[in-house]
Amino acid sequence: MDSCEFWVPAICRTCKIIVLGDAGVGKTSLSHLYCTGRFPEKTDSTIGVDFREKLLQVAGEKIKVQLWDTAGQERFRRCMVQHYYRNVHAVVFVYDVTNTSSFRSLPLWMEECQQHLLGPDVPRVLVANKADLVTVSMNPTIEQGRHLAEVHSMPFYLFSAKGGSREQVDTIFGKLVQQISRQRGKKTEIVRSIKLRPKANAVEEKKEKWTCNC
Ligand SMILES: Nc1nc2c(ncn2[C@@H]2O[C@H](COP(=O)(O)OP(=O)(O)OP(=O)(O)O)[C@@H](O)[C@H]2O)c(=O)[nH]1
Repeated sequence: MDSCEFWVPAICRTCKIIVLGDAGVGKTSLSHLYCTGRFPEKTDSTIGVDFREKLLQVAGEKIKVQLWDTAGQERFRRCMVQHYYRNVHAVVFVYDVTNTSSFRSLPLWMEECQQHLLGPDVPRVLVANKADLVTVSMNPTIEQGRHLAEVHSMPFYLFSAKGGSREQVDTIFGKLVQQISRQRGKKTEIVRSIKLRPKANAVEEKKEKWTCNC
């Protein structure tokens, strides 16, 4: 397991983010860049899953971002697929702008998410990777990617894990983590209001008991 930080505070929430896409699109390179700040010179095909972690501070809260870098090749995924999708907080879809077939696979990755009960409320982003290898204006899969992202209401990032900066990759994951935090905040508020309601009723009941009917 790669880890960019070694100190883990006692109270720390975890965000599990899975990175999905065809083999060779750059999932390992992207998650490596995010966690270590550098593009890996050499990567092997992921077998099953690789984990990487990074500690963040968001709105005063310590968050452990746990990246699940999944295998793109079907034969390396089969045994692990159930584990990927357990307790997922967000999804990063990746395709390679030099490889149209990796773009055409995106609906299948989305379908797999649905099959594992990841609803549209789970934050997601689309990364069009390897931008360093194409001329943007001449690449149709970039516009198609933008459109697909719009249809599914997710942010779109044209990126290069090879040529992109640490700040750029921090923005991609940072925004996702902020979205997860906001959702968690909303859920906590709802739970709090549900918990408070019976107490409010109890006060009303008490009042009624002391009301004199004469
Ligand atoms: N030029 C360029 N090459 C890249 C970029 N990102 C990844 N690569 C290269 O693409 C190849 C595959 O990258 P990986 O990160 O291993 O791809 P993956 O999606 O994790 O592949 P699997 O583990 O097999 O699913 C490697 O040779 C990387 O160096 C990029 O932005 N630009």
